[in-house]
Amino acid sequence: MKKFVLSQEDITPAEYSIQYEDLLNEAQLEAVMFDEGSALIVAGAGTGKTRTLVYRVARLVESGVDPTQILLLTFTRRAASEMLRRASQILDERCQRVEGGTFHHYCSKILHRYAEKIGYPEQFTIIDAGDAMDTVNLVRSQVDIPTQKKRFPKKSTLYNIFSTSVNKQMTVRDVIEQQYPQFVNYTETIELLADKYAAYKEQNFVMDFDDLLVKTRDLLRDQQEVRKKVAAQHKHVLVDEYQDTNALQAELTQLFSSIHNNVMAVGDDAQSIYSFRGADHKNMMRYPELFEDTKIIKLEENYRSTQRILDVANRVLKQAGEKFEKELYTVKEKGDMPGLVKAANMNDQSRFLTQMILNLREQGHELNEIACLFRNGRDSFDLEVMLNKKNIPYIKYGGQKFTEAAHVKDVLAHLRVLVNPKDTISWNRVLMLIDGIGPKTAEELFSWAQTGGNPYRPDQAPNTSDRYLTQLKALGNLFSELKKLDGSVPEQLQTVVDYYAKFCKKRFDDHPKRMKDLETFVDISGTYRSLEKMIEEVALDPIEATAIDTETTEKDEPPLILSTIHSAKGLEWHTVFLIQCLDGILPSGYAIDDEEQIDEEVRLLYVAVTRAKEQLFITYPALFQSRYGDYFTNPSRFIEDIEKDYLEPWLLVEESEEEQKQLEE
Ligand SMILES: Nc1ncnc2c1ncn2[C@@H]1O[C@H](COP(=O)(O)OP(=O)(O)OP(=O)(O)O)[C@@H](O)[C@H]1O
Repeated sequence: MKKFVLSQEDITPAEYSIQYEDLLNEAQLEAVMFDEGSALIVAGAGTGKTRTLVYRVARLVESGVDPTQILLLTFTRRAASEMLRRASQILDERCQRVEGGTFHHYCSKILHRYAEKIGYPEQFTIIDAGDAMDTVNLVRSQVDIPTQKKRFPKKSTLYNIFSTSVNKQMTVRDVIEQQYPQFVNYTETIELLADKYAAYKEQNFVMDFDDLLVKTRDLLRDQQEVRKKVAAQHKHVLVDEYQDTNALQAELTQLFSSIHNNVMAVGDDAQSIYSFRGADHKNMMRYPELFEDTKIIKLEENYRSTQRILDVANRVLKQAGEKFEKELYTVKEKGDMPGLVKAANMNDQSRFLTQMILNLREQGHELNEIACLFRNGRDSFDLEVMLNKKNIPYIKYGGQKFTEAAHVKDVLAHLRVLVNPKDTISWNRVLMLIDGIGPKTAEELFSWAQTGGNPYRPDQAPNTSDRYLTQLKALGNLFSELKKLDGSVPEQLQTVVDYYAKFCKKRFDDHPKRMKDLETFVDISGTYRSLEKMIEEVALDPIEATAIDTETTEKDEPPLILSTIHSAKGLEWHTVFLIQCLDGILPSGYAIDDEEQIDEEVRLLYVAVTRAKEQLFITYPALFQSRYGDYFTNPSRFIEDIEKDYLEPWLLVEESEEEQKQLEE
């Protein structure tokens, strides 16, 4: 057969179909046109980071780079798909073929491909943080815990210690000494548990999120031929939200780009708010040391907010310690003065918000152009009651994820054991739903299955009590049914949901709502290609509760946005209300004694403020009511020092008092 080598269809800048010069400012254009090598885009809030990356993808594709040879790493899967969708809109469908996703997704893909190189089967199980904590609990139950006066750390604390040790590349002992000194007497037991947790995962072919990063790093660092193959797959590596990466991710970025050194990272050190997950904003400062001849490009012109909002943002940022110096500016008009609203109590704060929101709606603003932001999910409870009373539709981001709710985990557990019969945690969930089966019986059944018994016929196990034999038969029948349906995710899911209905009814008072959720889950599961894919996807990228709520609410009006500040990352609204802006909440009471933590709280406030385009209100109640009692509060220390010229004080006055005053006058 004859071979004809097609040469690359490179086009010159003169032939570009997109008018980049007209659509981008000078610094953005420089980043988009950056040729080869390493670049760091240090960008302030609202300066067009996302826009720049979208145009860079389009420009690379338009210049003739094969889209599959571009790797775009983002903070969430949704962010990658959104950027590629936008790039496709401005150029063409080729941009959809760019490899986009999170570090965890990409690492998982590599590990599946090279599983045998690290002694794993291709189908290993990925566990989310909740499952990881349950696994820690399981190994904890197999170890004698010395009795001491001080209680032993909880499963979540243990998991956090292990995870910090991996992400910050510290020993478990150092993490305890530096961050959990109260548990220092338990150091040896905790170290033993860390080893046992690691051994459990190896034996059962399970990986937690940290393993995905560590094992990929080890694989690429230690096996040169794999590294070369992986790095040769892409010619350009783009990393978004670099300020929220950790040292391991920095090392991975280096390995991914080790052949070509074409890497562009984009980030705003002032928006680094994920240190509790191991992110290190200093990663940005270290970038130029890690990548040779880095070109630093700064984006400072803000296109989102009015100058008055930026004045507040700049004043907030001045209070943070180590940072790349930048001062946000805009050519937009000055705009309305941001307001600082003191309410007598939480109820008045909610009244103010609902009345302002209704006014804005009256003025023609859609509700989804307005956001109420807060530090913690619970900070909006009072407001939610008032919104329900006033029939104002809203959607809340940042609460519990849909796929982390107990009923969804129960259903998923049945499918997970089908895919990986060694998944102890899921077996426990499945078996313990059954009346009369407790941890001991579950363990016996599991051991029987691991030593030759058929896990999918648990009714065949010896010595099963009559109390639950019929139920075990029903479980066995469920598995036979599921195997017959292999290939259709919605049908398999529906079969488990039907089986689960009676347990749901018994376990939860609000079972009708939960069953409705599960039905919606069945509806949206058609998008997954296989059961294995679905299980992995929901572990890596938990479905937001809001995705389900939006499916189930039939309101025709786009809802108001309620969101934690963390979940507001990357978004923007016409009007932003930042509520409960109190000392002890923002900054959190836990951060007050730690300078680095305080800095992170400043950055959180900065993220919140910079989400607003036209109007910003910061509100707080003077009296804080909780179940432990009522007490007077102080507004956040970060806003106390901002002069009145930048943040105008608002006073809330009762209508009756105002009328009285007018009468007197
Ligand atoms: N050159 C430009 N011309 C016009 N509008 C722009 C330009 N650059 C950015 N914008 C607009 O400014 C807003 C902010 O841009 P973008 O969301 O890309 O910023 P960002 O840096 O990712 O923000 P953040 O980090 O704060 O989330 C968007 O509405 C975007 O369309």
